[in-house]
Amino acid sequence: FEPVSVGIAIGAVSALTGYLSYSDLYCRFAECCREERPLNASALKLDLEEKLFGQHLATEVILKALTGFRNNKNPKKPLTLSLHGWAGTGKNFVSQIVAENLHPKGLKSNFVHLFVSTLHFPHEQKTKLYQDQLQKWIRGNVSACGSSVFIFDEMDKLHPGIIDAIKPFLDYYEQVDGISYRKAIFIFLSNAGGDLITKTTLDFWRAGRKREEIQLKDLEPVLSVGVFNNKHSGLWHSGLIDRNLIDYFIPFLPLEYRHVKMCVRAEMRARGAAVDEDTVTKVADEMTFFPKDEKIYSDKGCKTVQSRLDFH
Ligand SMILES: Nc1ncnc2c1ncn2[C@@H]1O[C@H](COP(=O)(O)OP(=O)(O)OP(=O)(O)O)[C@@H](O)[C@H]1O
Repeated sequence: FEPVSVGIAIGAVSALTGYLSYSDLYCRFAECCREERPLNASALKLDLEEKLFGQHLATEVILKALTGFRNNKNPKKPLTLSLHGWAGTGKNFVSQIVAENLHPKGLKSNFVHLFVSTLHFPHEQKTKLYQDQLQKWIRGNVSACGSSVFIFDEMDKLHPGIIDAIKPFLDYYEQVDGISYRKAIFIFLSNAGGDLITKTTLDFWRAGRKREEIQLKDLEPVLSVGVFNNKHSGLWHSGLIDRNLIDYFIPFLPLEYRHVKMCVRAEMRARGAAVDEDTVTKVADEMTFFPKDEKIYSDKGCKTVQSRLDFH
């Protein structure tokens, strides 16, 4: 061995390990993007199966979509999910679970961004401005962290056209102005299509079939066409649908009485209280259910469960 080169090699190795441990140490205290960190699919599965009630389709599709996407070292486009369903059925809740499984700080992470239509884009006459801001914002954040997550809540209240501003980022480009968007995740949340989902779910119920028998193919095509043709979906005549840039339309089924009860129990546990079945029944009985005759589905899903529990 030549002493000089051995010395250089040792120096290089120690510099490298020094760097590695420094970056590890740094990431322990500050948040790091860690684009290459594999998704813990079993943790996500467990989270969805234990926490999300009555949504077999959403559980299945989200798990499949995310594991497939994150296991792919070279995705051709960012992952785009469009979540649809009645109020209080778990769309925001799932986004939170997904966010936490991708970036441990969840919605508080610097790499997870939530846009709420009525809050961030309230004025129709400012559409152009919002489009510019949105593009800048997304460009800036993806250049800081390729695996950024963007959640758009209340898509049905978004003025038509705004969302098309992000079309170039969702497309199959290797790079746009030197930035690759292919590892980013976009999640749209909307009540649009909730009526179509309810109708199908009710048809199954009336036919005496189990809700778990509903398959994605019973709903996804209706949903994408329905949303495209709905002026108040945020995706009305949107290029995102036209160009097939939305990877999955994910239906959230209306929740039944038994699911509301499960939500009450979960909330009690989360508060560290023992589950008291009398209170569970009382809270569930206070909720209102539709359709008028059968009264099967909760009007507000599980949405007001937490506040109602405060009264008991
Ligand atoms: N399917 C579900 N399983 C478990 N908990 C649920 C479910 N749906 C709703 N919840 C509970 O109810 C709360 C409100 O639901 P969430 O905000 O996710 O509804 P949403 O579908 O986003 O409604 P909206 O369309 O009105 O925004 C959640 O924080 C969660 O605690």
